[in-house]
Amino acid sequence: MTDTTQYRFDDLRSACAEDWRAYIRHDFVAQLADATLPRASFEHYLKQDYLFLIHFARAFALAAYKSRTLADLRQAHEGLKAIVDLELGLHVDYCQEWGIREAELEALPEARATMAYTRYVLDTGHRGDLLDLHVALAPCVIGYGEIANWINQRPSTVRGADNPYDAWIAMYASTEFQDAMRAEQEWLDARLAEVTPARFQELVMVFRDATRLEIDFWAMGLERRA
Ligand SMILES: Cc1ncc(CN)c(N)n1
Repeated sequence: MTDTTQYRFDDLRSACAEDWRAYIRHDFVAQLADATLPRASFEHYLKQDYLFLIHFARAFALAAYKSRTLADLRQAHEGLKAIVDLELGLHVDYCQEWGIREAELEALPEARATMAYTRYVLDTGHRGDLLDLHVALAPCVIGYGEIANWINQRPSTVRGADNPYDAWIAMYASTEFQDAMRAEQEWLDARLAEVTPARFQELVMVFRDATRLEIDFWAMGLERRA
């Protein structure tokens, strides 16, 4: 008997609905939207996120290395470009506005949550295949786009100059970031349509782990954990 189940990215999200919601609607995100997030928490997050993004760029480079087709190589390249050209560029400029210089960013000690998350994704990519790696990257790429959309539809979100985090929200709501998020989702939809139920369950575990590590990353920022 052949199994005709065709999975999609939405099935991964539904399989981890509770963790996904805890990530997207984390207190860090709600306070950032309401402009009540302590500046010191945001600054701590921002600094660690620089280190995070460097490792995630490496993970997309690993995805390029593991690609067997031009389409897969292009998708990895798009992810790498979105991090290096778009996000990291804006991140460094944004840090400067917050009085954090690039030399300081380069000399930062890594917090444990940063280390745990980034190394988990890289390890998943090394030991698994290209789909494992993209599933481990999905909470990062797709989650932040969804977070920006959630923030933007909340009635209590503080907008413009009254919110010191407005530019951060705008970056993830931007067409460029939303396009990158959609492209990743489409790539995952196409690959997940081909997996067996047993393989899907393995991927759910990877997606859940990565989502939980995103939650820990918010907590690290909020509580300014080293
Ligand atoms: C921890 C984390 N996760 C996701 C993203 C969005 N690329 C980010 N900048 N930082």
